[in-house]
Parts: sequence; structure tokens; C-alpha cells
Amino acid sequence: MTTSSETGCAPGTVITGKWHHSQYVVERLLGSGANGSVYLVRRRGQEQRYALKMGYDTLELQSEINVLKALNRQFTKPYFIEADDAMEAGLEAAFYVMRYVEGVQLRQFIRVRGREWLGLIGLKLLERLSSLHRLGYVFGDLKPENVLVSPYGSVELIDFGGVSAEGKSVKQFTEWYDRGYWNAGSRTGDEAYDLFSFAVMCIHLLDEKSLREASAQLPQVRGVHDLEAVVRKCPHIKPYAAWLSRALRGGFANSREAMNAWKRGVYARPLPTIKRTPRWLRRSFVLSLLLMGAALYLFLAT
Ligand SMILES: Nc1ncnc2c1ncn2[C@@H]1O[C@H](COP(=O)(O)OP(=O)(O)OP(=O)(O)O)[C@@H](O)[C@H]1O
Repeated sequence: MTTSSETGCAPGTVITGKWHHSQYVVERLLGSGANGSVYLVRRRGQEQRYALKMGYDTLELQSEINVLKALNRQFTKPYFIEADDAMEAGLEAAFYVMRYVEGVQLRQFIRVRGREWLGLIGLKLLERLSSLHRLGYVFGDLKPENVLVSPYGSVELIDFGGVSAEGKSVKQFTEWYDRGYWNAGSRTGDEAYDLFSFAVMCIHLLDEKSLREASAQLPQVRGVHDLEAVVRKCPHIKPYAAWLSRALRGGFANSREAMNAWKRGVYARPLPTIKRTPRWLRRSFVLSLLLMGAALYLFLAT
């Protein structure tokens, strides 16, 4: 059977739920991954935007829905809206609708706004992880692509496809951020697993080149010591070093303790309040200096 997730939904496509009869108008594709395609949609006749995920595997979608529903119970602003089957001109696919998270991927945010934002972003992300852990879940596939940051620095996790119940095997992981890859522990989902990924993610954001070099070690000798060597070597990482080493060694009792340690030891530094001057403004400034110089030269020469 051909599903609409295989063929893709063009902007303007109306997706109608078979059971609840809600209608969603596709604005654009937000992204596609292993588990399906995510579209930015509006409910027909309304302004409110949502993210609609159309999946290849109903069981996978269901486990993501379960996590979002659990999060709904903890927060006033809902994560999960509804789930249904789409029936579009003979094409059939399961979908669910969730909160649309406006923002850019974490790596892009840090690249544009500067590394000094990691203190604040890290704290908000640890809060998110801690909420998930309190519900008995482990995120599993924590990586910069799964963290969206709004222009004001609010942080949301996306892609709950890797989430597993605490104590169960991690369902999805990405090599660099995986504790098993660094021979640093099992792939059993526990709070320390997410904190380990969080620590490697910070190293990645602060010194990607050194992390890449460290990961080039032979698999059987690769270890936490390689990550700690990067942490010691890189000057940008210094303010985070103590926290990162502890997370890499599984030294926090839980994510709440890790969050409090981050708040005291990392975030306690002054906040970045001044926006970096946009590049176009810097360029215009340099250009005007050059023009002034040229005008002065012509003036003196005549
Ligand atoms: N709630 C959301 N709000 C905004 N954008 C989203 C949302 N959920 C997903 N996206 C976008 O859609 C893309 C694909 O979504 P998602 O990662 O959930 O799919 P996936 O099939 O599980 O992917 P992967 O193969 O990475 O596991 C994301 O990279 C992100 O850009």
C-alpha cells in the first residue's frame, strides 16, 4: 500500500481524520526522519499552528503519543492534541497532532548567538529532562537536532521516538552521544544515560573538532578518559569542566541534582543580555569607514 507519508503532502493538502473528522491544512514539510514526516499545519478555518506527524509504523507512533500524553498531564500547555488515521484520495496513514515548537536547532542557535548562551540553554534543557525523568521515562536519543530553541532562549525537546521507560533498553541512540559507544556503561535507560548524552552534546557544541578526534580512537580503547582529555584541553569548556566530568562518570544521583549543580556551578555566571551586533550592521560600519577614508583622501589630495 502506498501511504501519503511516502508520497509526501504538498502545501495546501487537507488532511482529514477518519475518526474525529478534524481537518488540517498543510503549510509545509518541517522534516522527515526514520519514523515519518512532520508537517506544519493549521486546523482548517483557524490560525493556530500545529506539527502533524504522519508515520510509517503505527506502533512507533503510539509509543510517541503515550509520552506526549504523559507530558500533557504535567504541563498546562498541551504537547499532544489528537491522533487519527488520514484518508486522502485512496492513501492511508496514521498521524498525530502535537504542539508546534517554533525555533531553530540547538547547534544553529549556539552558532549564531554565541557559546555563552549554553549556560541558560543547558539549564532549561536539564529542566525538561528532569520533568521527563519524573514521569519514569528516559529520552534516549538526546542530540542537538532534537533540541529546538526559540529566539528568546526557551527550549523544547522534539522527537520522542527514542523515549523508553526507565530500566528498559534505550530504543534509539546516535553514536557520539551514546554511553555504550564510549565504553562508559550500558544502554539501559537511566537518568545518567541522558546526562551522559547531555555532556557529550555540550562538548560537541563547544569544541566539535576535538570531539571528532577523540571519537576516531579504536572502539576497544575509546573511553571517558578521551572525553575528559577534551574537557581539560579546550579553554571554552573550562567553566563546564567539573560538571561535565561528573556527568560523564555517572556521578549525579539524578537529573534534579545535576540541574541544581548546573545552576550553581555553570549558570551562576552573568547572563548574555547584549545581543551580538548583526553581521550586516558590522559590514555597513566597515563600509562607511572605508567611504569616509576615501572621501578624506580625495579632500586632502585636491
Ligand atoms: N513539534 C515539532 N515542532 C516543530 N518541528 C518539529 C516538531 N517535531 C518534529 N519537528 C521537525 O520535524 C523533523 C522530523 O521529526 P522527527 O525527528 O520527530 O522525525 P523522526 O522520523 O522521528 O526522525 P529521526 O529519524 O530523527 O528519529 C525534526 O527534525 C524537526 O525539524
